[in-house]
Amino acid sequence: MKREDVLMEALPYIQKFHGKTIVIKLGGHAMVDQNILETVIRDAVLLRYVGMKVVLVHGGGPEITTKMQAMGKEPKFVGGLRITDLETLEIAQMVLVGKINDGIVSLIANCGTRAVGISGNDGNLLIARKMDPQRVKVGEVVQEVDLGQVGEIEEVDPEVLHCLLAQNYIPVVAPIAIDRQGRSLNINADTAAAEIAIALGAFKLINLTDVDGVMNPDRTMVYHRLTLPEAEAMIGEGIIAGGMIPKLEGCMKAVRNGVVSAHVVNGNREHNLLLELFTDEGVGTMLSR
Ligand SMILES: Nc1ncnc2c1ncn2[C@@H]1O[C@H](COP(=O)(O)OP(=O)(O)O)[C@@H](O)[C@H]1O
Ligand SMILES: CC(=O)N[C@@H](CCC(=O)OP(=O)(O)O)C(=O)O
Repeated sequence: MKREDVLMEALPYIQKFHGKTIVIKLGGHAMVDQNILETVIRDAVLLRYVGMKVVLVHGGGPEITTKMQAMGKEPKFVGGLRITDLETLEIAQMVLVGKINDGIVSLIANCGTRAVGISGNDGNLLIARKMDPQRVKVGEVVQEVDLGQVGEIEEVDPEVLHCLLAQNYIPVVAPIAIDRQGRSLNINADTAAAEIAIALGAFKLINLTDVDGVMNPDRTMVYHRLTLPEAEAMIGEGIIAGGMIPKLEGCMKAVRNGVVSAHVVNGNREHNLLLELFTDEGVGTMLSR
């Protein structure tokens, strides 16, 4: 394709997305290579300059795992959610709020744009309550597992995001929430991004991760388009596992609640964010009604 054709293909999308809100979730597995992370941030800044309201929500699961292991703690997950005791919550806060969030804000600054890093605690953005114990099948036996300091989001107050967007800042959100007694809770970043997208009435939710999209069981094929009933069936059939469970469930909830489309895209390939948004065929999985 000629270079001018690339621009012409992008133009209708640029027009369609102008002024629209897009929530981009940066997965921990899409942030392992610093050079690629820098290109993702540059792409996000470009979206802001073509007139989109960009909100970044980030994860950091792999880094929390590394820190836990360094401290002699064994990470455990149930349905893609980390079992979080008080010490793990402290590690998660240090990694997510203290390190990753700050790092992303600095990268954005380096691209000549202003960002503000916050967590769900700020401005009561994410209000949660401790999640009820989850039922897990161990062999033939169903057990109830208490996930500890993991939150279930009850309410989102997007006012702080509206204020930042109105002043042309890019908000960068770490997935920690506050409960009604002022205590912090660990939130899966996919869930946080989906709830924020719903509260903002976002046009799109984009999940950047380390796979090319939602895939078939032997991971040889990407589903480029999924409808809600198809996604529901895939979860029921057990095709979706681990970290993809909260991701796809978040996408489904977002689409059910007014977000026009939710995408799962490989963030480890350069400029995939732009290709997913501005080309006819896209590169990842797009979920819509
Ligand atoms: N059907 C599926 N299609 C694609 N990935 C899947 C599927 N089921 C489970 N996964 C897993 O989900 C992972 C992505 O989720 P996660 O590890 O939480 O990433 P992130 O840190 O980017 O949020 C993939 O690396 C893959 O191993
Ligand atoms: C409750 C829960 O699981 N919280 C996540 C928060 C970080 C996250 O979601 O990071 P990724 O997007 O990289 O997976 C965790 O502790 O790993």
